[in-house]
Amino acid sequence: MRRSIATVCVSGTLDDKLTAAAAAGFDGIELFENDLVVSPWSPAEIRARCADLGLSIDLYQPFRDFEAVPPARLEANLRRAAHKFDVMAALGTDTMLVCSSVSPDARDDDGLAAEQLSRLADRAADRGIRIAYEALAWGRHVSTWDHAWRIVRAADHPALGLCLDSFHILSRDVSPDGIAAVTPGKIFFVQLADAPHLRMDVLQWSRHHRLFPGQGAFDLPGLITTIHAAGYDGPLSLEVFNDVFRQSDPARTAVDAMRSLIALEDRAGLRPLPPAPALRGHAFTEFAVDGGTGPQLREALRGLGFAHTGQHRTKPVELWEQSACRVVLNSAVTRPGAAISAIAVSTDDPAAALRRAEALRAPVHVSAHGPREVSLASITAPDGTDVFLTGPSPDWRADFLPTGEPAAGESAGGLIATDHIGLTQPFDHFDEAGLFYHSVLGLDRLATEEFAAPFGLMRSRALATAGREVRLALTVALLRRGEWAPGVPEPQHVAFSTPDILASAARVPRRLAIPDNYYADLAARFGLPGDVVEPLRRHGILYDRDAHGGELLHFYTPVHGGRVFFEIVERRGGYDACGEANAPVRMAAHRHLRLSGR
Ligand SMILES: O=C(O)c1ccc(O)c(O)c1
Ligand SMILES: [Mg+2]
Repeated sequence: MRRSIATVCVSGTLDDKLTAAAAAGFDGIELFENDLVVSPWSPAEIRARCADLGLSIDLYQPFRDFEAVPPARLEANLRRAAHKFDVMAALGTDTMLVCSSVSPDARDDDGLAAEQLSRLADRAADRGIRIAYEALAWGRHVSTWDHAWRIVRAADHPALGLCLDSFHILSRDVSPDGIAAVTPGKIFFVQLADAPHLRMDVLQWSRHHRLFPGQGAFDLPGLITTIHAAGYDGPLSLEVFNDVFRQSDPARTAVDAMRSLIALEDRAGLRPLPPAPALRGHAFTEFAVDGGTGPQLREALRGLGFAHTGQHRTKPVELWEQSACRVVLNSAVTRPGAAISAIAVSTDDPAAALRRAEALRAPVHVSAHGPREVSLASITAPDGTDVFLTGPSPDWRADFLPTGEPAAGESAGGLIATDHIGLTQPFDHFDEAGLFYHSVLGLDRLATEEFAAPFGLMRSRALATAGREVRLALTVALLRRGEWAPGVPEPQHVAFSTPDILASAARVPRRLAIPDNYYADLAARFGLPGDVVEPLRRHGILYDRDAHGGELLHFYTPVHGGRVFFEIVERRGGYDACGEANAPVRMAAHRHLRLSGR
């Protein structure tokens, strides 16, 4: 199936949009009238530019408020359409989208709508053009796909068919199942958009909050399968109205769009990808450090019980270990302050994982390495983090010469493994990042939480493997960061697991202090007795309990090197989240610490 994208999906002038669509590998576009109207190019020049770029113009849209008008108005509407047919002839495109009328003049009369659309289709057919009729979810009288289909079927004109738009279909309560029974050949065009579940006016929802497939909550693979069953083999075209995408780099947005479509085709069984890698666990987390932040992180790691076990053969890179917890400090990567520069996950077949990443248009790099060194490939995530894939052999640790310092073995209060990694996301790329980790690494999306933090509302989305060997927690501000917020980025973090949080807290000297108010509230909220709360308070341990009785006990370190902190967690009884409920407490405590200059 051909892959198309509506010009409305991306930012910029028409030239920016076409260049981005072509570079991302789309076969065609839907040309929005606005983009044509503001373009200095004539329709013939647009046609030539698209041809140069290898793009077809698959649809011209939208033509509004046509059908079911009082008969006296019909001629004017047909004249209006004739102008568009001229433009379409010059563009070399043969399908025009007519969306259901929103005009107060439209009558609630299916017979009249069918008759007038049939007249329009007559005129279109004379010019070799087809009319694709789309039910807008907020259409005045026609707002569901099945209503549009009844009208198209009644009109029974070869040049009149349906445009199915997943947003208008799945935002309504009408089942899409009947689409499978639409007469073959009568679906002229298919537009795809995802969206989060929101309870709001459907027009606002559609015009501001659409997302690329896989970024929202709609069952698009199911819908595609149904549409496929009706024999549709035309383009799958993304039509996403989104406030953020409208102002982001179009080249990047177009790649995100392409990735979403490739992942959707895979999930719908149309074009299978190499399977998602089975991830075995976190192999290591790499921090970029410099002369100022390196010593701070070393001291912090020592305080947590890590040992500096290895030194890279050729690079200024240190390996720090404790049981299966591994941290790499890299002085060769330059980033402002300390920051997580890479995460590494282990898998049995890194090469297969990279093939999937490449198929999903993810940037894959094979890092420069010395003659006796292990070649590790990485994929750059939308947030700039490099994701390394390590295999069972050769072991990447062979690149490190032992320092002679023994790795701390298991002992009371010792840390066991990496539990999760918290990656703060740039505002413009949150949904892109979610889709990236979901599709490229095959992580499942867990719950999305929102919480009120000191400097604004935050959203957090956890992703994890089915067996929870790898977990990521992505967070972002709900609105672009306010001017009043501190001029430092939200810190990122690594959480390590312990089987005994009290013993771990007793061993870790620098823990984040948590206010007494928190513990008074905790006791009340969860009905915890004093002898349970008191040790938590004494050690600065936070607590959360889920609906199934699973519990999380966790504490934090201060922020180190301006940009990172650590968290120690003990999960009990199958607690599956990442303690998001306590994030505001943590953020306020970090703020107090910063203000007090410690
Ligand atoms: O928001 C709109 O008006 C609009 C226009 C054309 C479409 O195809 C659509 O889905 C929505
Ligand atoms: Mg549409």
